[in-house]
Amino acid sequence: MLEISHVTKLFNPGTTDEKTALVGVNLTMNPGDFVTVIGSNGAGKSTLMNIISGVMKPDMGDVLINDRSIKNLPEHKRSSWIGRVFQDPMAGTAPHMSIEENMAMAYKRGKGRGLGFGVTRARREIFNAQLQKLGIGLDKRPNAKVGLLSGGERQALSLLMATFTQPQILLLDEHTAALDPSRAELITELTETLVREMKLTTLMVTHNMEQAIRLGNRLIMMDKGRIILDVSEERKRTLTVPELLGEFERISGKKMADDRVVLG
Ligand SMILES: Nc1ncnc2c1ncn2[C@@H]1O[C@H](COP(=O)(O)OP(=O)(O)OP(=O)(O)O)[C@@H](O)[C@H]1O
Repeated sequence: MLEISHVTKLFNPGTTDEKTALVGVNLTMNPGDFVTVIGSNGAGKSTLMNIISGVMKPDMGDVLINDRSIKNLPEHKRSSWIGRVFQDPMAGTAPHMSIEENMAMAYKRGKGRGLGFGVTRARREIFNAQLQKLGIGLDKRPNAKVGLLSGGERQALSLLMATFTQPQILLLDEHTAALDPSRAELITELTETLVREMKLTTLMVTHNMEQAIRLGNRLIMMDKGRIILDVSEERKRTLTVPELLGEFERISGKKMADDRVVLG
């Protein structure tokens, strides 16, 4: 499904500002895998997401989806295969457009060329059924401008827009971190439901250690551009947050430095 092979990325190479973001990273995800990603500040988590989604190219190595290299495809050409939700509820939706116009945009992205942005009656029904799934009443307000929604509502819509075209890979980049605890929990539950029902292959960066253990079927830990620990589903079932932090210290030789860490 997704294969990241020997990926290395440096920023500002050869200068005094040189930063090593990723070093020879290998990761293979099978269809339906839901992998959570944790790590200290600057570990390379966002860079990994950016390389998968095509925001940037690796200096070395390759990214393959279903055995096909996508390394040289620009971001917009990957967008029908890759859904992404960002930390910032403002990203990923157009504030001046209505809920259903935003859905139409996502729908078009999923279907490729040859479709207009318009909201036809048939599409309106599809969008309405999808919005109902969220269970937060957005289906009753299809013409509401997205810029007027709350952060939680907007993030729920972003999640729906990233998933309802059934992407090959779903990237969740700390997508609950900017929300208050109850809204974050709502989005987490929604994520679990959508990923399970649609069997989406998912990579989720989180600073919430408890969530990283509880969600998904695999957990990877990153530090200094490397994957330093890969935890199986079986091990995850009995793993505790102190044990996970202890593992980080044992392997990296330091305490996890993450200014946004949430223990659970
Ligand atoms: N555009 C950029 N220009 C220069 N350096 C960058 C750039 N993006 C990231 N870096 C550097 O690359 C390294 C990895 O950054 P990245 O944002 O991927 O880490 P992260 O694990 O997502 O961190 P955090 O949890 O703090 O968000 C860091 O040293 C960072 O300063």
